[in-house]
Amino acid sequence: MSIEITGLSKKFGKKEVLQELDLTIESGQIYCLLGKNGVGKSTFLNCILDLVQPDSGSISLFGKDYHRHQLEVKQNLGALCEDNPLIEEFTGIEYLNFVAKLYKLPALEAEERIQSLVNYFFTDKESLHKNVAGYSTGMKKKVGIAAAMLHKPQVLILDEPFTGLDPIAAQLLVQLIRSYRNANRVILISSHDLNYVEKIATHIGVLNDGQLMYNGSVQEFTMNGSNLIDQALFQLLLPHHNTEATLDWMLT
Ligand SMILES: Nc1ncnc2c1ncn2[C@@H]1O[C@H](COP(=O)(O)OP(=O)(O)OP(=O)(O)O)[C@@H](O)[C@H]1O
Repeated sequence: MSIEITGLSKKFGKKEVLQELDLTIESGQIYCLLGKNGVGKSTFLNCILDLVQPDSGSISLFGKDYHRHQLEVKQNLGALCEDNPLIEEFTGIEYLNFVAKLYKLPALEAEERIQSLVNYFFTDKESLHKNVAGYSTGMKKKVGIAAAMLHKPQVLILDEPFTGLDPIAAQLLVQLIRSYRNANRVILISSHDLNYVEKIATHIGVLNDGQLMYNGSVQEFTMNGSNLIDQALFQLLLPHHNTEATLDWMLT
């Protein structure tokens, strides 16, 4: 197993966001975490990324306890966080080189990897030589994604990777994520963009009330394709919602 989480709990004030949550994600999976706004998806990912301190529970990656093997675990982890912090004074290229140095990539290899990611993902290559401060949301996101993958981490965690991307970049990202998947890697993604989740997920987790309300294969979630992921999610989370009756006043 690649990611093993046991009894993970996190409270903010009185709000219990995660309650004794257990989850195992095997390598080879593209695990997509779904759920309503504010349900705790980013909190969950940030606990794995050591950006939020859980109240209790344990996290191990590839059999190594996070806290006992911090450096080794972090070297093998690549992440796009929801707030995607970049260094605004750097150009995109400078930022990617900076990240490559953090991971101690040899200079030539770093240059080749950055160049290939630039060629793949950035139709607007000129902008990568301007300061990040002037970038659009989507451009910042593409730089954040490239930075997360540069060191070829075994565990790739992407929080809302499709938000803000244009349809071309999103389709390129779908293909990138699919190609990145292999038997030795695990990919964990939180997303509301179910059209894209549909194209990449092998497994689905639905977070609700601090627990995983569903955790399993995408085939089982969609009843072998008889439902789309958005329909399956709606039925799971709001089975008795009568949309038309609720909006009666508006429809007449
Ligand atoms: N640092 C914090 N301090 C206090 N409350 C927080 C903090 N971070 C998150 N929360 C609260 O925890 C809950 C879960 O937030 P989180 O951002 O994890 O949800 P989410 O599922 O990622 O939401 P969304 O889909 O809207 O991005 C929310 O009620 C949020 O207000």
